[in-house]
Amino acid sequence: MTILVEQPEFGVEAEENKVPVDEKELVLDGGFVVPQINSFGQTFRDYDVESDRQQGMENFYWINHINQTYGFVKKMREEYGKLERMEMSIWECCELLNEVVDESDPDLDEPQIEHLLQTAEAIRKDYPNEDWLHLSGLIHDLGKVLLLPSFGGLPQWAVVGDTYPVGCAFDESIVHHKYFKENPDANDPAYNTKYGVYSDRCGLRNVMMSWGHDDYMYLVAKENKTTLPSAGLFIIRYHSFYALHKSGAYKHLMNEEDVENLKWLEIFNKYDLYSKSKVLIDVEKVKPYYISLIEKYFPAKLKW
Ligand SMILES: O[C@H]1[C@H](O)[C@@H](O)[C@H](O)[C@@H](O)[C@H]1O
Ligand SMILES: [Fe+2]
Ligand SMILES: [Fe+2]
Repeated sequence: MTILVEQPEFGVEAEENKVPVDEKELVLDGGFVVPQINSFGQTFRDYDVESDRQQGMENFYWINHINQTYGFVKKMREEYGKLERMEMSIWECCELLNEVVDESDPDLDEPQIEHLLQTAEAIRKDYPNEDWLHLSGLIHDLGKVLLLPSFGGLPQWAVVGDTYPVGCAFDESIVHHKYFKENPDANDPAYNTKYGVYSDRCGLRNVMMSWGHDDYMYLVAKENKTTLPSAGLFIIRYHSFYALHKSGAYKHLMNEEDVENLKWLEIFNKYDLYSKSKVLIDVEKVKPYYISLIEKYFPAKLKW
């Protein structure tokens, strides 16, 4: 990825690009311009700004951090890994997301289908040849159907928000880390050390992540035998793992394949985060393109 104009925190600044701070823009490959503020006029992922939304999100993370334990995740993976709730196509699932709004997200209050298309279309402009990456953008949040009654109507704390490993110490870079104090695992010596139940560079595939839409969609894609490349599956599975891809924590659990895949996740994340906007995509117009990708990488009907 070539970054043409950068803000200081993203890297070294080229001499010729020195412009006043408030006029700087981050432009990604092919021209996607990273906005400075979200549609609420705030910086992205600001969990501390005073507002009603902020109160709701803090509450969200409080409940999330108390309840996501090793035992809980194990139970959910077993239960949802059976994939016996529904049969439908990927596109049918996209349409279901029309009804879903994510309460953990400080930057977006549009229906989730818009977020999927905004992400995928922004990637498509900058990476026209990586069709697997467009499709990964389209489907990365489909696991949020877990909120719907037909999927058990799970509470928001068990579906959305940032994810993190369970079974070892919770890293301080995780949003609202202070609330882990009340998580039973934080007081259990089997789970509260740097490695916990894991070993050095064991590979993220062997690490259990807090339960939510990422891991569920990964299970759906894998069990239904998608032909997406391993980087696509990695993006789906770890896109909410900000402690890893933004803060660089938990690197001691990664193997070489994870290191390679992380490069794509870092690219993906910019589009996932910064494409959230009030300018909506015309669903019918782009639908034929995405249907063709779905046909290429997935069976017509999937088990969910
Ligand atoms: O609030 C958001 C949202 O739920 C996203 O889908 C998820 O990927 C993020 O990590 C999370 O913080
Ligand atoms: Fe997500
Ligand atoms: Fe997303």
